[in-house]
Amino acid sequence: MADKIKDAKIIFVVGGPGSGKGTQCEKVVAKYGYTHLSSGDLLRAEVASGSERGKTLQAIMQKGELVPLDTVLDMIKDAMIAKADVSKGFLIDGYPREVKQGEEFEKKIGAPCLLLYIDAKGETMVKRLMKRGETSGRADDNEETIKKRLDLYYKATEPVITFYTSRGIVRKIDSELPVDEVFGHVAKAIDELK
Ligand SMILES: Nc1ncnc2c1ncn2[C@H]1C[C@H](O)[C@@H](COP(=O)(O)OP(=O)(O)O)O1
Ligand SMILES: [Mg+2]
Repeated sequence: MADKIKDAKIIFVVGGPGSGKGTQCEKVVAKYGYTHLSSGDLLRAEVASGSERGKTLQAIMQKGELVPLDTVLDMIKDAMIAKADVSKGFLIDGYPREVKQGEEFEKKIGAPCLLLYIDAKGETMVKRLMKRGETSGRADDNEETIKKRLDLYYKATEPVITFYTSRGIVRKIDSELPVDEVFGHVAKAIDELK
C-alpha cells in the first residue's frame, strides 16, 4: 500500500504559524490538483470528532505544544493511502515540525522532492494570526499561545529547513508579498519539478 504513494510527488510545506501555508496550499490544489494534507487540520478533525484521542490532543494543542510524533504521522499516512490512487502529488502542510518528524516520515512513507519554505517575519505572522483569530474559532489563535507557537517554530522547525537545505530541495518563498505574488513563486517552484 505504501508503494502506491511512491510515484506521487511529495512536497513539504514548512513555515511559521500564520506564514500563509494553508492559503498557498489551497491555490496549489486549485491549479495542480494536488492533495492538501494539513497536519493541523487532521488533528483538529480528530478533536472535533470528540474521541478520547481528540481530547488528549486538544489539551496539547491548546498549550501550543507538539503532539506525539506517531499520532501525526499515522494520520498523515492514512490520509495519503486513502488518496493514493487519484493523487499526482501531496502537499504536506505543517509537517515536519522537527527534524525527527522528517526522518520518520521518510522511513514510513517516502522522500520529499521539494520543500516550500513559506517565510514571513515574526511580527507579520503575529498580526495575521490575531486577525485570523477573530473568525477562525481556533483555540490556539490567541496572543499567549501564538507566542509559544512562534518560539517553538524557531527552536524546532527552523532546523528542519537547515536539514533539507543540505539536500538541495528547499525553495524559500517570500510570504510578505500579496497572496497572488507569493503564489507566482510557489507555482514556479512546482513547475520546475520534473
Ligand atoms: N501573503 C499574504 N498576505 C496577507 N495575508 C495573508 C497572506 N497569506 C496568508 N494570509 C492571511 C490568511 C490568514 O488569515 C492568515 C494566516 O494564513 P494561513 O494560510 O492560515 O497560515 P498558516 O496555514 O501558515 O498558519 O494570514
Ligand atoms: Mg494552516
